[in-house]
Amino acid sequence: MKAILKAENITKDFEKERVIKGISLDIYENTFTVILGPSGSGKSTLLNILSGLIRPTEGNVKYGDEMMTSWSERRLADWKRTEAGNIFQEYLLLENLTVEENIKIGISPKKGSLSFERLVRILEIDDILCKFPAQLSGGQKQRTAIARAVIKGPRLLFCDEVTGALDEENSKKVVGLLHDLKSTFGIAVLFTTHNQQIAKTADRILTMKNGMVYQDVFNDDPITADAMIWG
Ligand SMILES: Nc1ncnc2c1ncn2[C@@H]1O[C@H](COP(=O)(O)OP(=O)(O)OP(=O)(O)O)[C@@H](O)[C@H]1O
Repeated sequence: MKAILKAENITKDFEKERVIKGISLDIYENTFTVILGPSGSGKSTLLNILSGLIRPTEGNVKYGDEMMTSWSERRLADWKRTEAGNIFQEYLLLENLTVEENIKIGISPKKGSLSFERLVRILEIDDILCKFPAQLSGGQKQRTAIARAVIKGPRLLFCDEVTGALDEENSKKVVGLLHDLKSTFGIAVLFTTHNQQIAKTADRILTMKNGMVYQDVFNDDPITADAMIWG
């Protein structure tokens, strides 16, 4: 397995409080990695450091052989536009644009994109392309947000509690589709959650507690998204 991202002894302080306490790990290509842990354990902060949304207080993040943490804002912005996709619990769609227009915002002019038609078919939103966000269900909104993040063909997809606002059926669908996108396009998926069932679908589970990764396991026998049992 090839590492795409490497975190080397990263820490993060917010107002003198250390919320990430020295984490070193590799993120591998074509792997669905769940970052599991209770509220406040530092999952989102770790994800945001790995995706370049925030910088660590100490330590380095490497992309291949390049030291991301030394990049200029401009170089980092370029990388985010081409190699990294982000999805959040809040869908962050533009309300005055249609589904199709929202998705096409994600196309990076500097690079070829994935086939729009193929992507919207995989995500099962090909029949709602002319609708506006206010006319969509939560699941449809999230699948539109996924398409917008993935259309540029990123190597990494960062998903922060993306099923947090969805019901069981829509959560299963979204998790299943993210696995399909990993397999179809070879995208490394990083997914924060406190949901143990979602963790069981992952190739790798990083468990966080109190700003540290205290368990890092590869899952030999992941379950399918459909097989998740909601409590
Ligand atoms: N911008 C910020 N300013 C100050 N403190 C912050 C900031 N972001 C996060 N924190 C604090 O850092 C700690 C870790 O937060 P983080 O959001 O990473 O945890 P989490 O595991 O993702 O939690 P949740 O599951 O509730 O989203 C918490 O104590 C939080 O209050």
